[in-house]
Amino acid sequence: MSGHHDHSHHHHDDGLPSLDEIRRVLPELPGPDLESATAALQREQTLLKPAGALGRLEELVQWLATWQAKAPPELTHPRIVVFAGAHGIAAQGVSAYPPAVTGQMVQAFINGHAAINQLAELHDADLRVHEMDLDNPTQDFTQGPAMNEAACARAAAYGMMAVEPGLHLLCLGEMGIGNTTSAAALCAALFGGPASDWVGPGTGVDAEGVKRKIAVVEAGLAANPSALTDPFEALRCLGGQELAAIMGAIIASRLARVPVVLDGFACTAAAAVLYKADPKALDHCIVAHRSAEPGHTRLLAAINKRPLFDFDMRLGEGSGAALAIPVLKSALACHLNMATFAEAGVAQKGERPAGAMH
Ligand SMILES: Cc1cc2ncn([C@H]3O[C@H](COP(=O)(O)O)[C@@H](O)[C@H]3O)c2cc1C
Ligand SMILES: O=C(O)c1cccnc1
Repeated sequence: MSGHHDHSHHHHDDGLPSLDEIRRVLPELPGPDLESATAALQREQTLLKPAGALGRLEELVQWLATWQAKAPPELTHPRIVVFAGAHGIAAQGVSAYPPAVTGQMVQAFINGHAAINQLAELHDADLRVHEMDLDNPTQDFTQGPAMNEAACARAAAYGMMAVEPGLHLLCLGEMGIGNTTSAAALCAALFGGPASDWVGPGTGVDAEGVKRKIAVVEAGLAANPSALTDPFEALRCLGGQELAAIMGAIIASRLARVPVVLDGFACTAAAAVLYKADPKALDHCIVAHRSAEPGHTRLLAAINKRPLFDFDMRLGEGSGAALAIPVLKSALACHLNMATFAEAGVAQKGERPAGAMH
């Protein structure tokens, strides 16, 4: 699974939704399919195990059924999408790695060399890498908005196009040197608190680097006062193309009935834009893991999500999200293939032992 790859050509296209149109679609997003949820729950309750004994695996099957609107749910067509974007602030020395690594990693994804390639192949997921105009990074947000309205809307629309009905699951990831600084600024704008609450080492900057990142986030907030007025404005001013694309992909997934798995700090920060606009907008999303990036814990609390696991990973590129695939497949295999108590001829809870005295 070496990664399909294409370029987003940034010509103007009037058919693309504007940020205002994205704002307006949120209240109209489809809700949970309770009929499928109930059907999956009813089967779960007949299966050969003490009630609730598969814990969160049971919850995950309910979640798949609810948001696929299908009982039983399916998981033979999972997709992993990695969006890559270039950040103006990467020139400020906020990453342990040079900005050129973003494009070099896109090439590595195409060549099958990255961690996400191994996970996609192992778990039979369709991996797609979408490079977003790396020759034209966003503006340095310490000087003003990272993107204009059209560029941000275009990136969001591009993300929406990465999703199609019939997918059973979408795992989201990102690549963009400097994007933990962008994500931290986005979180500070969305949820408040000092920059130091949201900034961490990212790819591994030292204490001086963390200080530099904090100063960049503070300067970004000062240079973009409108970012505090509206979540989409925060995304436009402080985000990046890959983060806007993730947001778009999450909306399109809801419309296409595709459950979504979010990856680490940067990916969750992009999703948090939608949460801030409408707390129900992420109900079809789970967060795979708790990233080692310290701001992720605070961010998960802010959007009220409990990750599936905590493996001290801090990679991005969808690697944490991809690890949720075998967990979800395990949950579904039990749900689909276990016998019921009746089929297995096993006595139910509280059933009187055969031949017991009255
Ligand atoms: C080789 C390599 C592979 C990666 N895969 C994901 N990231 C991760 O690191 C970047 C964010 O960290 P920062 O804000 O410190 O630049 C993103 O591109 C993210 O996906 C990588 C980074 C590197 C160096
Ligand atoms: O959690 C993440 O998404 C993350 C952490 C460090 C570097 N890049 C991404």
